[in-house]
Amino acid sequence: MIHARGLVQTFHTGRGKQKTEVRAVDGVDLDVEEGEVVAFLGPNGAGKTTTLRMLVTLLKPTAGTATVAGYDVVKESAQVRRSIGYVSQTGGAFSGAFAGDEVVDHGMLYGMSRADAVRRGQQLFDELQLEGLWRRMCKNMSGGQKRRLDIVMGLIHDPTLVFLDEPTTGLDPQARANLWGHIADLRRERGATVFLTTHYLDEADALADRIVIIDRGRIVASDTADNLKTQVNGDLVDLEVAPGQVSTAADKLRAIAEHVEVAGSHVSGRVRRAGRAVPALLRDLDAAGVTLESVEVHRPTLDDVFLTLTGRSLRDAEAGTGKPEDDEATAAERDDSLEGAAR
Ligand SMILES: Nc1ncnc2c1ncn2[C@@H]1O[C@H](COP(=O)(O)OP(=O)(O)OP(=O)(O)O)[C@@H](O)[C@H]1O
Repeated sequence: MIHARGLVQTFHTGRGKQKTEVRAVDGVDLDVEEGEVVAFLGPNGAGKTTTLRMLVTLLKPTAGTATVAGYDVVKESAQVRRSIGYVSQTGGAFSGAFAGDEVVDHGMLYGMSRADAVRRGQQLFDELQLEGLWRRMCKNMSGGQKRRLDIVMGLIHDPTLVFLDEPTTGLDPQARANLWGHIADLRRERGATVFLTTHYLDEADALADRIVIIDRGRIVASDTADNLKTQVNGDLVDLEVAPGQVSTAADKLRAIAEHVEVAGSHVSGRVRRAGRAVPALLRDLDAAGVTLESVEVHRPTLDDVFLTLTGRSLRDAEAGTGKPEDDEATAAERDDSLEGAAR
């Protein structure tokens, strides 16, 4: 359904001596098969949106090739556009028009009859909890309602290949869960292929058959969430101990763990197969007279995967709320703060 080879996108910013080249996407290969739900995960500024915009024909690749639904994104862009649904990060419908009219116009752009567009649009309004808002002006809708309206517009013509750019950013937890259900239905009921970008690790984990991780314009991993997690070196064991016993506990943990760290009264480290190692550790600590306040064992998360692969944390990026398209300064600043925080 989606096949990309060596996709590159460079942007030029600044003037004169300040002129710099940003290699936003730096040789991306991608294969998404029919019926797959693939999450494209990465921190702010990693190149997710730029890759997506090349695939949906809004941006011509600087180098490389891609076919989407069997059509070349450069030579057959009209056919690509007809074959897909696309929900951009910023959305489109913010006008003084009625929400329902925007949706119907959008459906008719794709060749639907007015009656079909009204019927399908009203059905999607119900499914995405926009009941009663058909005759509300778009500009008077809340942020979450606008986001759901964007999604109605992306799905109005029943595409079997859907690109969603951070679909749940700005939605409250209930609306997010509802949209997850809807995305799962798209595949289950209609066999749709879904390619979505996200900062949310739990979203990628819950929804996707496969997770593709991008960092600094390059793909650093592509696998199921489970397989990715097995790449991380063991489970995290976190001990909380009584004051004055931190260094003894750290010594004991070091005997079986890697990357042992101390923070306040907590001592943590990575242990292979913690379920087997922890009972002996507890006996050891007891024998050394260490009083334990608590013990926690955490299975690896996708954040750990990202950290293992890149040496940096994804967690800061999770708090991101998206950025306006073409806002280079914002993305560049976020890049800096992400790296700063991870150091
Ligand atoms: N129009 C543009 N002009 C200049 N630089 C750009 C432009 N669009 C994106 N960039 C830069 O390209 C890099 C990748 O941006 P992109 O928006 O693809 O990242 P992203 O992974 O989607 O990030 P986010 O999660 O914040 O949306 C960033 O460094 C960004 O500043």
